[in-house]
Amino acid sequence: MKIYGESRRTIWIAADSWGVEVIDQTRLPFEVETKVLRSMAAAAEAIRTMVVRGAPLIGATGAYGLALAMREDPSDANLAEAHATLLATRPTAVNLRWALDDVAGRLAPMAPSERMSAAYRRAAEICDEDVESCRSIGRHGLEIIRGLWEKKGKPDRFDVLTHCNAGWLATIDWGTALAPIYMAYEAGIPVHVWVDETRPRNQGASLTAFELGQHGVDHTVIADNLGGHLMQHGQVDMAIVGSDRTTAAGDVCNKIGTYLKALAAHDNGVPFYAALPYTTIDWSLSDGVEEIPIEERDGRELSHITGRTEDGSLATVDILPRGSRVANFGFDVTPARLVTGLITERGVCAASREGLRGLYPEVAG
Ligand SMILES: CSC[C@@H](O)[C@@H](O)C(=O)COP(=O)(O)O
Repeated sequence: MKIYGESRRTIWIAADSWGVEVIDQTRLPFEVETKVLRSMAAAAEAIRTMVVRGAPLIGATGAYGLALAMREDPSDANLAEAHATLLATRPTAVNLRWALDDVAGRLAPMAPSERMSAAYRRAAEICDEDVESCRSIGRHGLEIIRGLWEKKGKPDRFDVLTHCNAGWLATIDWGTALAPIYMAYEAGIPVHVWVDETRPRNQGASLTAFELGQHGVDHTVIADNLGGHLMQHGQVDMAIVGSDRTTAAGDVCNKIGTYLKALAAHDNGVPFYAALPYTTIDWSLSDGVEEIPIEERDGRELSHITGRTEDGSLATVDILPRGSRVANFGFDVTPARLVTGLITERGVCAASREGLRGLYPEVAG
């Protein structure tokens, strides 16, 4: 997608032909800066500190992290160590484990001398495959938006609520939850997006608003707590969110606060969809609430806030009374019963074991 009119991806090979360049998402929306990762440790740090974030992009960065590790030392021992280090960076999004297992599984039987180039090749393929998955999610999601808009009599405004950032910045291109929105916009459907700010890190206010604005999609940033009120007053036609891990039974784990939006949507009869590629499905899990590890992050994300001051410089300020404790869980689980459907690269299905089995008969148990 575009930044200031220029088509960009979130991750690519740098001008030196081996470093891995990424958009530094900790600087958005204030500055568009990139960072070149030149070691496995730098890739791990970029994931941990959320220079890159969003489930598919974390996976892609992990894959490139293994390529950088193989450049440093292609031994079996280093492959295992790099896999473990990268995997430990963020626990909830399963795309990271998927990508690391995929790359490491291919490298393991190879001679060490072949591993580096094979890892770079596979990491690039993972990126390209993700772009195609997201494009496909967009096409399937577009048909849902079109159907709901037409059913409503093609009003001048169709309101979609989204939480966090599941746009192109969270993937390689297009995004998951936002791909249908971009396609609806391109198809001439007058889509308007309610963008949850998504405290504490404000991925909605900082990233979703930024990328929708860059693409020209009409949107309004709202406080996280406004969604229920808007739904009660008929101002949300549908909600679409992304997912960091979806169980084989259709439970959806996504950014903290998603569950409350799903409850409000359920209470108000608002269709609530999750959009995700197959790399986000954890076939080994059935009960998301009990089984998905929920990342707990530094309390500073909650106690401090960064923004632009009047003179244009960036400042980070403390917003809590001294001594107050904070709890900062990054994700929550929306049970399948609250999810209207899953939008995947293979089509749309019910959020259930049967639904997923219909789309993925070869992997679903
Ligand atoms: C297509 S991305 C889906 C999710 O990764 C997204 O909704 C989300 O929760 C991102 O969380 P983040 O903590 O910013 O990595």
